Amino acid sequence: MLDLNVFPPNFRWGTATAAYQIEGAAHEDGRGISIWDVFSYTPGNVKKGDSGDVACDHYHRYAEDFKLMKELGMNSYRLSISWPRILPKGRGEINEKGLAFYDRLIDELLKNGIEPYVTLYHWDLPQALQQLGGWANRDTVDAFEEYARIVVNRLGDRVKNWITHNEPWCAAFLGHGAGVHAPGLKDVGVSMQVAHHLLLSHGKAVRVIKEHDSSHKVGITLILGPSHAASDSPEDVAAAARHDAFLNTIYLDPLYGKGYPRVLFDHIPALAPKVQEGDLEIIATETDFLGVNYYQRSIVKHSEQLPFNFDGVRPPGPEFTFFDWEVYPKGLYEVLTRVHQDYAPKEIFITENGATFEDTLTEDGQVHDEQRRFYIERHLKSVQDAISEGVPVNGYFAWSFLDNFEWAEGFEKRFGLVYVDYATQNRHVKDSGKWYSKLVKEALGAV
Ligand SMILES: CO[C@H](O)c1c[n+]2c([nH]1)[C@H](O)[C@@H](O)[C@H](O)[C@H]2CO
Repeated sequence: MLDLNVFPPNFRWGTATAAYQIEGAAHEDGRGISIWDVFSYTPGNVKKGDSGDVACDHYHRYAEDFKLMKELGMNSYRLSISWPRILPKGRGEINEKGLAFYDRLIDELLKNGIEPYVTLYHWDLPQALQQLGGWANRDTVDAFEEYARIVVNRLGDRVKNWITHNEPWCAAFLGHGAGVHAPGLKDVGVSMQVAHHLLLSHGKAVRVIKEHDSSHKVGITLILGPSHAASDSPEDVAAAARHDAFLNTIYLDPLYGKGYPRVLFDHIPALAPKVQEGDLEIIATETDFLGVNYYQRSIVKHSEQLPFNFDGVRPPGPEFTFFDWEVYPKGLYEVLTRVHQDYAPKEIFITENGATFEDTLTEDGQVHDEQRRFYIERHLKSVQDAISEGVPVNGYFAWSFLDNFEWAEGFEKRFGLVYVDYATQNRHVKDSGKWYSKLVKEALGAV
């Protein structure tokens, strides 16, 4: 099925994680409180009352984790920085112990010959900023710029690849529209303003990074997926176009200099964000790559449901993950070819792709997760097909290296190539991880 010769020689093969999901040590060495600590501690928000207090204890176990990562043959790793570890109050006083932790983390990665790809924001806003309005307050854009400058100045001699934001759609809509993520707000209009401020802060951070060293590569990671009309009726086709704007082009269009999609904001003019003079130019600051997270497609029909007048239709499957997400590898090919055709990023990295299935640890410490292996194999085939058609995909980061804190689902949903026994913190490489390792070593010619 896979022809590894299709993948470019310097292809980045790795995995991805995020600070709040794996680090633990939530109250150690001066770390401040994040909105996800507050959200997790609020009863009812997270399954079984789980939180990132301990998670995978990566804060203390990173050396063994990176040793394992090296043994598995990966040449890259996508991680995120915890803003509240660096600036416990979001701005102002810097926590030296937080910076020192990431010094140690990056040094350990490089010692193992693994290239770091660093996400500045993966949803863990300092609570002190939330108390001032959070991302709905335009001042947070300036706070993010200050935070980015501190991190880049400290780590920029060793980190050369930066991702400003992870999935602004999730941070904006799940966190401020649907209320199912931190900070748990339910106001679509606010979520649209938050989306704008996240994009604006992205543009400002790009300029900070390029001012530090113009040779550094910087991009943003978006969750992207095809929006398929449930039928060819004009109503359903129009609904799918609005959904495509709601999920995809509300970010892609302004990032690539096209402004906000009218197909969405002509439908909901009252919910359009307030945009100041010069904002769109900052948002469209040139980047070096686009990070694509892909998990599934959407099937959309017209609905009387406001404000968007669209609703989801259960996909036909027949395969679904433990999250009840349809397994639809072709959607990754569709996303990649569409992005290449409509926006032409210089490079694309698959910054997340993976699946959760009900994993069982056997008596002898094995996890036979053929479903996850088959999921990854088919999605890599979609990447291969896109590359064959000239799409400049230069890396794939499986989500995730370790089982970890899966946001509102807590620890129930496992995405790792490596199983974490949370009772002992022992790591067990799953069959999918062993397969991925063999593939990566073959691709990198190390076998
Ligand atoms: C709806 O968002 C995407 O489907 C998505 C899926 N995922 C993500 N975004 C996040 O970037 C990760 O932190 C999650 O752990 C991961 C798995 O759920």
